[in-house]
Amino acid sequence: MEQLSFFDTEDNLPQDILEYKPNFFDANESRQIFKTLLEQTPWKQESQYMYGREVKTPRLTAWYGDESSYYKFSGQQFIPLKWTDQLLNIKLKIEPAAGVLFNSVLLNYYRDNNDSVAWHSDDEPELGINPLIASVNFGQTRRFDVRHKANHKQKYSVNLENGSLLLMKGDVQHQWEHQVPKSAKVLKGRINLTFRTII
Ligand SMILES: O=C(O)CCC(=O)C(=O)O
Ligand SMILES: [Fe+2]
Repeated sequence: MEQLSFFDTEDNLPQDILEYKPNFFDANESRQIFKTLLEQTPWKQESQYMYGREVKTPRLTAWYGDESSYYKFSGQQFIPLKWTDQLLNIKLKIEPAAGVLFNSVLLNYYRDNNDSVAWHSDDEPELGINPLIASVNFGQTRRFDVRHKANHKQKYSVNLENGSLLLMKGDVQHQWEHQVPKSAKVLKGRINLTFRTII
């Protein structure tokens, strides 16, 4: 794969690992979904242990899914909440575009520009080899960065807009890592949903 500059737009994304679909949900629908998810989700701030120290995750999260789809992340076990009608409807709408069936979804609420997710790959064994993860975005646009693990200069960025769908696939969770960085600019809230298949 050729090396591209830092600020590549979605048109330049390597389609074998990242497919970006803006306006997958229309503006009205997106506004409604954002509001309901914000108000009705039992948001929690989890903690992670880094170098033996407890660090609060810089965002709020919630985990939904089939009863069988429990999940381990950073040494913690997550028991999923029961699907809501709204989340099931979103799942039904994206499954044909993704070409797979999902049994769980992780919700992330980035309250403002100080919330973020650090460089990581979603490479837990329960997701299997080359999982397809569908990422759905509501509210504030945030920048999403992807870099090759072996060569950090090989990097792509895409602005994930309200109502958009990003498919992460191929070896993106094995050879690459991704982040949503903090921003120096004041930003409003954003809710991201990553639909996953736990095997
Ligand atoms: O918020 C995002 O766009 C990415 C979230 C993410 O990478 C994750 O939950 O694993
Ligand atoms: Fe991720």
